[in-house]
Amino acid sequence: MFLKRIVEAKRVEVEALRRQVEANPFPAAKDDLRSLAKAVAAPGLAVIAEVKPASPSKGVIRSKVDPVKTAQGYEAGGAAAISVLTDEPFFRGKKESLAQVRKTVKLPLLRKDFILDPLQVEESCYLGADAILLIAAMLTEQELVALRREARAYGLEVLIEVHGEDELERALAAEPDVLGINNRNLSTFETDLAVTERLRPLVPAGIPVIGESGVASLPDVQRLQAAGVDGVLIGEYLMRQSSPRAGVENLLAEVTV
Ligand SMILES: O=P(O)(O)OC[C@@H](O)[C@@H](O)c1c[nH]c2ccccc12
Repeated sequence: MFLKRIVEAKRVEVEALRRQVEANPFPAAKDDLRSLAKAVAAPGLAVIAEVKPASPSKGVIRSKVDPVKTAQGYEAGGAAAISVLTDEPFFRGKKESLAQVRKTVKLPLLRKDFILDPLQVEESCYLGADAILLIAAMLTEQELVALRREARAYGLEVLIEVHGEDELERALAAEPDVLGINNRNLSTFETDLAVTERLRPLVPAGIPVIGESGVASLPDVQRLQAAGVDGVLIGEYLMRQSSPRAGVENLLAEVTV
């Protein structure tokens, strides 16, 4: 199964990182957090625009991606936050992309990767993330709680992503800053916006909620908005637009406040 393969690869990656950090510890942490939760909860629909060069299901989405220019375009177009894929083997992302985007973009930054070890949380802080993704499908409740606690220690917010009722229960136990409902099934790659419609009513009030994945058109955004989400996380659709800025602008022009 795909997620299992990724998790195995990540464990190897983390061990290499551990050796590297033993020799060269991370420098002191930053202290100016920009809140993803606040950006999502603000009035209007929040668009979290993702820098996503490739994916296991679609292959290369856009070649020769300039992450900084892409993120700057998203920001100029009115995105509420930026998500940067940092996984290299499966999504052709780069850790340095996050650090580079951090230097030029003022919006809250989400590190999109497969986080399963506290060391990756520390690394995310050092790379300049404001928030990290935790995927309920690959973590136990204990792991979610432990990674969430680690994030708090580094001043990072957590977005916990769920795809079903049982995962939602685990996610809520870990008190996410933002709850993400992933419309994509990570074993079959199938996307279905009905997942957001089904799970949204089960999330207690007070937690900002976003719908993730599978948004391929303006009507899709409107459908998720009608389901009651505070924001949407969009990757592929925006990466396929010739102008990242116009891509976000056009979506926002169509949504009602
Ligand atoms: O490209 P899309 O269908 O708009 O999806 C964006 C985002 O939701 C997706 O990249 C994603 C959601 N959860 C993830 C976990 C890991 C990697 C990637 C993801």
